[in-house]
Amino acid sequence: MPIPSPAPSNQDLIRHLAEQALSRSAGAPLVGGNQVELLYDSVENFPAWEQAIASSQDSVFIEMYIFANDAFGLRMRDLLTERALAGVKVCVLYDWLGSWKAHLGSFFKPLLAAGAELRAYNPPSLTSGLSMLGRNHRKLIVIDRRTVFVSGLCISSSWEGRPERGLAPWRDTGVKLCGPLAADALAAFADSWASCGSPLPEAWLSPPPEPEEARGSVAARLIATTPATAQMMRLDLLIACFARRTLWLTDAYFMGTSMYLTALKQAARDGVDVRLLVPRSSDIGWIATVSRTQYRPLLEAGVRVFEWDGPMIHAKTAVADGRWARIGSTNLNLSSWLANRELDVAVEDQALAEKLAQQFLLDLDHSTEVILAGQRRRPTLTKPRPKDYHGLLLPPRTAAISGASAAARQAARIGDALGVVVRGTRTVDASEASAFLTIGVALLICAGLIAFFPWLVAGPLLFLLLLSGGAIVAKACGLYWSRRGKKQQPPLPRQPSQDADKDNQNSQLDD
Ligand SMILES: O=P(O)(O)OC[C@H](O)CO
Repeated sequence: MPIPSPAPSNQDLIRHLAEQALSRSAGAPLVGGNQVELLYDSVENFPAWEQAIASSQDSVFIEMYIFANDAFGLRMRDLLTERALAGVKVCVLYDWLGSWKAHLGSFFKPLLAAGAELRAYNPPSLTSGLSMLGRNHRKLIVIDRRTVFVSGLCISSSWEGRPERGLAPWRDTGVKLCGPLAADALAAFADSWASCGSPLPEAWLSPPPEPEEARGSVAARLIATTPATAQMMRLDLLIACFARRTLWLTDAYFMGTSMYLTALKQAARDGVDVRLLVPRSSDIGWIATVSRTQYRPLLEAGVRVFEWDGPMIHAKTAVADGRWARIGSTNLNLSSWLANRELDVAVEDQALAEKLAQQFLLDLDHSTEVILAGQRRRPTLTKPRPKDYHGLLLPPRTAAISGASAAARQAARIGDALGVVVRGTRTVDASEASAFLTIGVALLICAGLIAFFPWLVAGPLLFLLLLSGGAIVAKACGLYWSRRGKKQQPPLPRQPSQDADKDNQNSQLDD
């Protein structure tokens, strides 16, 4: 279906509605006047972080999924210790699960001894129930309340590769930003910090007056999601609807929901050049396998899928129409969209988006395209033909490529296979026999395990139910207790400013 162009008289209204939809979906306003610089890989991000921390005079606030006990982790810890000793306020919020090795060892002791404040996000507890699945997945560093780093990189040497073994560094993307958006970053950090203890004192909550040289011209939003707000999912879906020419996605752990897959497929069917770049050999192997089960329907709809040739691509970026770009921590999966605290910068700036688009094209030169092979329409891997990627328009469909591949064997979706067998959702090609056999045998093995070792399933389920039930009962008891306490206190005189909404809420809760 060709995309119609709006009449000139309607363009202002449409622009206004688009801006409204973007702001409401993201839950974040567009803020102009920023400086935003793209930083690639550990080779650009890590020295920029270290340099900024080394020159900090006022404060260093860090919110980080992984703070690893390794060479780079030690370098950062020692640098932070040195700044804390020099009187800089250092606050580090790390995720308990992501940083458990550092947390359980004596890694942070020198930093604490130097006067820094440290908090672990969501450590395991008997009352956490299923909320323990929600992690603080942000990668945020705020220096002197005015220079901000947002990225997909954590504090870990994993991103530096293993030169001694010839392993290249991980591919990843971050930004350094200065300007009015620093206030939003500070607020995002303060919110996470307060979720784990007492809030930051008021004096630290606003940036100092901005020097003239910190102002720029980039309009951007800082999208700081918390569990269940789904703002980034809403925005990702909206961008898939808004893209008119190109939508180029890079993702480390792609496991799109059917809603998102449908959005990508619809965009591709509308003639949008949709490309997805994911790792071939992921550090979390099973996620790459699940990603592959989603290729086939995407490919059939015209989405182009590429696998990174290097050890790992960990970036989480999107660029649409060479005008809109997002960089940050959100992976295209349910864990990021619904369960975690995530942080992304969505930029509405042609120059910056074009730079990110150019980088995407360079990345494709180090990737292999997965295509459907001819009549058999079986996903196979093929090296990209570089010329294909340097225009914005979709090249014509490539001819059949023969030969089996690892990706091909794993490309039938489990859900799809069940749909085919149980509901007859689509016709099946003979080339899919081996994939169907693998899925069927795996399910039969699971059935056998459950039949002969039921505790394998019942044990973890029982544990989760006990945790969740216990947490909910504890919460209910707490509520009853506080209600009893309130009833025993004499009522306070009413303030005229108390609004009706609040009264309604209270009476509903009391019921
Ligand atoms: O969860 P991510 O996207 O920060 O990735 C972290 C990886 O698990 C590092 O091994």
